[in-house]
Amino acid sequence: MAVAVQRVTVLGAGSWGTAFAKVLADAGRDVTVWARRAEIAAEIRGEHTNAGYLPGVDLPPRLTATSDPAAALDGAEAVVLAVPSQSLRANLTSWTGLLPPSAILVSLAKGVELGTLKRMSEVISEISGVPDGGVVVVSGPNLAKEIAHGQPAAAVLACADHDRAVAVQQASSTSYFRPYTNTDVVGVELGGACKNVIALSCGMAAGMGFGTNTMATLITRGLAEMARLGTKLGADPLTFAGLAGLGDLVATCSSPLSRNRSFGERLGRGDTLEEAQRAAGGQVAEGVMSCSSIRELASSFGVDMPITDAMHRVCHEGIDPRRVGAELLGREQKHEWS
Ligand SMILES: NC(=O)C1=CN([C@@H]2O[C@H](COP(=O)(O)OP(=O)(O)OC[C@H]3O[C@@H](n4cnc5c(N)ncnc54)[C@H](O)[C@@H]3O)[C@@H](O)[C@H]2O)C=CC1
Ligand SMILES: O=C(CO)COP(=O)(O)O
Repeated sequence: MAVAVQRVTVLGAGSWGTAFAKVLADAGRDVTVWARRAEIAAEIRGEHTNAGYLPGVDLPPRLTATSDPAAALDGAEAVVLAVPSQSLRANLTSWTGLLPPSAILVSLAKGVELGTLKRMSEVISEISGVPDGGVVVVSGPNLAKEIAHGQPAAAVLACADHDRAVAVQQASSTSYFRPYTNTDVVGVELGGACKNVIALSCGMAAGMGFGTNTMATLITRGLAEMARLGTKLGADPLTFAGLAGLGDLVATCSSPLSRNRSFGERLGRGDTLEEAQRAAGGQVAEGVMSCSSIRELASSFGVDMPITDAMHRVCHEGIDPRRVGAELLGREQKHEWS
């Protein structure tokens, strides 16, 4: 039976960490956010805002914050990891001695680690000792700013241990946020990581002036390549038709709020990687790193991911987006599902 979770700690006070903390507080939970910067913790505590990440959003007064991880984690029944994927290992390693042993660990991060090629829940399991599949993974069409404004959305909570997923489902259900459970951790996590790369490609296409047919083509063929990788790694193909696959692809690939899409748009307009990074103002566009790790993961399993490969070539080999676009269209002709 699922345990009731009342006291939740969210580690990371960026866009999604803060918005998800608001969801939990709106669902009646006692939530403490850990912010890397003391001034952000003070702003959340004192003004009930986090204006740098979520302008115009009032946070519930029951949501509190600190920049001291030990104070944040004291007594937590669930711990939500809300830092960028490539920084998760270093952050979590610094927190390991502080994690309450029975706390349910929840991951918001969407990425595949460079070097190890591990999914985020695998990194968390390795460091925390929680068995593989025991971390609850949150994914779906969840643009932080929309959710922080109380706009309706659904999400998936994936965990091999159904009771843990249900505990987090109960702790995060509100009138505007509807989480579903799922046991396909591999599929849900890969969907979230891969769609960031496809969103980069859609942004790039928009930046080059292309329209809806091009977007729809990239979304659909992006879905095909992420499902190909996922099924090879043991995911349920149906997951990719759900919120963590198609749902998140549609949201991220079509919204101007997506940082990955916006990043790609700048590259498509001719910005360099450094210029696009400066414009992102320190916020993460996970696809820029994940295109390389996912490409390597796919290649090690003999899976073809041409759009992901193209994004790696633009971001890390300096190839012109127009050239990779032409190359994608000029690939060997084949059956849609081969
Ligand atoms: N923003 C969104 O709409 C959504 C984001 N996500 C995922 O959630 C994860 C967290 O994303 P956001 O909260 O949006 O990120 P963000 O860039 O807005 O905030 C990141 C937070 O982590 C902290 N941090 C700790 N160590 C860091 C480091 N080494 N480098 C950079 N920041 C560090 C930052 O201070 C900040 O509080 C990402 O994996 C992202 O893909 C998932 C769904 C929605
Ligand atoms: O994951 C997201 C929406 O589900 C957020 O996408 P971005 O990181 O591109 O803003």
